[in-house]
Amino acid sequence: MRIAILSRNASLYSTKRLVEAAKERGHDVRVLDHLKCYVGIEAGNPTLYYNKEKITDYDAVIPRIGASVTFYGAAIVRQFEMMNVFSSTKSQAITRSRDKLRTLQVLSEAGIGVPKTAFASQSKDVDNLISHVGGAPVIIKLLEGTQGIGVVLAESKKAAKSVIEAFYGLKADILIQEFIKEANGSDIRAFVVDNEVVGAMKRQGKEGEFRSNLHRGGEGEMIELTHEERDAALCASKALGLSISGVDMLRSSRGPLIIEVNSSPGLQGIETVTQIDVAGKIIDFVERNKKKKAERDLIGV
Ligand SMILES: Nc1ncnc2c1ncn2[C@@H]1O[C@H](COP(=O)(O)OP(=O)(O)OP(=O)(O)O)[C@@H](O)[C@H]1O
Ligand SMILES: [Mg+2]
Ligand SMILES: [Mg+2]
Repeated sequence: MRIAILSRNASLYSTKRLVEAAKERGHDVRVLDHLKCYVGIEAGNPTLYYNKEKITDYDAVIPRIGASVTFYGAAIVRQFEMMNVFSSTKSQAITRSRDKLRTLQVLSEAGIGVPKTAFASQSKDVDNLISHVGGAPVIIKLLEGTQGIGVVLAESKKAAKSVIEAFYGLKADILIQEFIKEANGSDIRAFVVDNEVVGAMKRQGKEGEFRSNLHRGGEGEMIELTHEERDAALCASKALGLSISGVDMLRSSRGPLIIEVNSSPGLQGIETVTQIDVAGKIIDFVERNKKKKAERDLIGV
């Protein structure tokens, strides 16, 4: 198979591991920086260029789209889809899951547990927003933050009000969310590939830190998920239309609560902690689905 990996940087751990796993399985693989791709649109003839070279004959694309270039990256993935190239992550699912508000809306509609959350644009009624999620302490989150940046814990109502007003002053879109104290500064990352949890880890924030992100100094350990947690991860991934995802959840006194679903989850943390060949599982999934797609194309459905 000819596989394109969309990634800004070929030397990133996740990109390197996907290239390695694809080569091990005998595929012809190339890393394309999506920001160097451009799209040609005319009736019935979608085209894609990489620098000046026309992109043709790829069987599959694996998007690794970072949070800062979601819009552009998703447009490039959409063009591959229009050119009938199998994408391991659908462009629509990338945009849907990148927005934390939209994610929570989709999850709550599907009946999946999420922390109580409020969203309002430049509301003057900050008191009501805070009471809606059960009062202080509350979590305040930027809609498109990543690596724990843009997630704030406000211990008191007074602190919450001033942080919310500061974000509104900067015209930032924010969520106000119930603080899940029982999680004790930890969260769970379940890595889903093709409707199966292929690995899971618990991440614990460093002393005095409520954010468990590895980028914020958190540490991961391998864990077994409960049935309920496994089901929540699989349902969340499905509800968002993702075949490959990193589902983040908190262990609360009322069961697992999902806080976000990542469409380009990093491989370094999960592979190091679990020693599982997640990259290999992704390539195996692409192989299976490319085959299914070819069969469907042949019979015209
Ligand atoms: N409602 C909450 N209650 C308690 N802790 C929370 C809550 N929301 C987030 N956290 C903690 O803060 C961390 C960062 O939050 P979140 O995952 O929403 O942000 P992020 O910046 O998108 O992170 P990522 O890099 O995983 O995309 C979580 O991993 C969790 O440990
Ligand atoms: Mg995130
Ligand atoms: Mg997270």
